[in-house]
Amino acid sequence: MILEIDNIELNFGPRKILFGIYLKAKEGEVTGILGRNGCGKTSLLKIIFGSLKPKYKSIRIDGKNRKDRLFLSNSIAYLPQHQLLPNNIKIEKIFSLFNVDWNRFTEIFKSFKVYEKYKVFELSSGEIRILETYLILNRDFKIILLDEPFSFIAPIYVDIFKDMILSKKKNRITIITDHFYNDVMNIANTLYLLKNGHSKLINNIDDLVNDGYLSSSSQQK
Ligand SMILES: Nc1ncnc2c1ncn2[C@@H]1O[C@H](COP(=O)(O)OP(=O)(O)OP(=O)(O)O)[C@@H](O)[C@H]1O
Repeated sequence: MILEIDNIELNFGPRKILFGIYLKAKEGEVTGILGRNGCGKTSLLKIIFGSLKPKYKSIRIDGKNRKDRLFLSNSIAYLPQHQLLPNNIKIEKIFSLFNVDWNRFTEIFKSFKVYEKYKVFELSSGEIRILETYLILNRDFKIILLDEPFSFIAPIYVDIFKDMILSKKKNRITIITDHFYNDVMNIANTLYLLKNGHSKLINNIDDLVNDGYLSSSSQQK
């Protein structure tokens, strides 16, 4: 399966946010999107998901134009930047609603065992983020959109999720954006930079410096 998106025009009032996008994401691969704050990464994911309607867009799956909102097709999952889970629901209930195995989860995230009967609001924001990311990655969707999965969690969990994304990428399209660019670059087969409303294919870290996403000092670290 191949997802392509182009011909987007997204404006908020007089502000032109996206107008020169071409993105191609393939099944079995991880597609990364980088860009400065406010360049339109979240907006682009929402347009793909179908929850944000731009003035124009063209989304194709295997060359076929998709005018419907993809989330209605039940084949796409989106981890938003902000909290996905409602606060007043029990953790055990969420796992049963998502049809995801609690025991397998706690084999990996052992410290969560005590939370089975807790409600979401009783966890820290980072712990909620871990739950949400795990739930999205462990359901059977053909397209997975991840908006900043690494930004609020400890490095050890970032590594666990990077491994999980790679181990599950075979039969799905995975699109990820995060400001932890090294982690995104580690796992991405294809990388785009969003800048001035346009997307640009990135080949190496030098491109990110030349395009003003990284300073030359961060390149040397
Ligand atoms: N609902 C909205 N109404 C008006 N402007 C908006 C709206 N949503 C986003 N914007 C503007 O669109 C621009 C792109 O926002 P978006 O959230 O897509 O950026 P981003 O690249 O994901 O940023 P960040 O890395 O900071 O999360 C921002 O400048 C923002 O102010």
